[in-house]
Amino acid sequence: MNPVRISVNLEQYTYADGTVALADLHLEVARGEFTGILGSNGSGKTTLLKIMDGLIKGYRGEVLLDGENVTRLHPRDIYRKVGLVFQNPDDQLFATTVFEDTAFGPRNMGCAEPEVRERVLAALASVDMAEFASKGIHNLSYGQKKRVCIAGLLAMGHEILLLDEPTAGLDPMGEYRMMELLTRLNREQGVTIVMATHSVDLVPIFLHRLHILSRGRLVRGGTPEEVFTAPEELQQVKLRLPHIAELIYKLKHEEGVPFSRIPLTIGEARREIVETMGR
Ligand SMILES: Nc1ncnc2c1ncn2[C@@H]1O[C@H](COP(=O)(O)OP(=O)(O)OP(=O)(O)O)[C@@H](O)[C@H]1O
Repeated sequence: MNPVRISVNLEQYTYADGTVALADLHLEVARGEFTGILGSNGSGKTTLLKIMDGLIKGYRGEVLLDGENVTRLHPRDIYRKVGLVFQNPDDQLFATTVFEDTAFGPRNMGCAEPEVRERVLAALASVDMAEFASKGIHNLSYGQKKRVCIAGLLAMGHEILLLDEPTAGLDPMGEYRMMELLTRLNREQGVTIVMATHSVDLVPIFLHRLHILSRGRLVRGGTPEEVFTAPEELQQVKLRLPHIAELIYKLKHEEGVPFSRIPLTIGEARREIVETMGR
């Protein structure tokens, strides 16, 4: 079992206007895990990521990063370990060129210029943006900007990435490519990833674990197979089964087609159909 990297034990977090954003919330993320926080709008995903990143304080409870309380760590030590990618890249990027923006972190850490260059080029290559190094930020597409945001954090050597809706605003192919990129960073570079999302269709293909958040509380957690078992429960929290699972569920329950289980991905559905037809 991998050691726990992030441990969240929150009694409550309330915004200044009295909104209780999170309550009674406990979760752990292991080293090397690719985890999703799934929830409808306003369920508390962004607030939770900001708490994990040490940006929000003043909650009742504790958040541990590699066993250390986030509120007692120096911001510099938090930012060496954890990086948060905002939902809107325009909230994060500020320099004129891709190179300069990606170089900000390593320079801020005190790296000498040859090392800055090495880190920037390696980070841009990891997100397939190496050939855009000298390009102006304002000339990039939305998806490219999202990749540069991730590169900026990789250039600082972050071992944990927190991403707020990384696929929001991307076309279907862009969504898929973004998830492939994150999978690669997770598998090949060992980056621990926590992403907020409301895309139920992408989750079962890529994520190891997910936690469902509703009105600031965790209502379910586990592997995608464990979580996507009860469509009625998902509906109650304004979510649904992945499309393919929904279709198979309807065939099974409304048409009486004898599927032995509810597949979550197209590949699983194909196998299930072939097996069902063979019976
Ligand atoms: N600065 C703030 N002051 C007061 N209330 C806030 C603030 N930021 C968020 N909230 C409220 O806290 C709750 C959780 O918001 P949060 O942004 O964490 O949800 P979310 O799941 O990320 O939503 P979305 O999917 O729409 O981005 C919501 O009710 C929201 O209105």
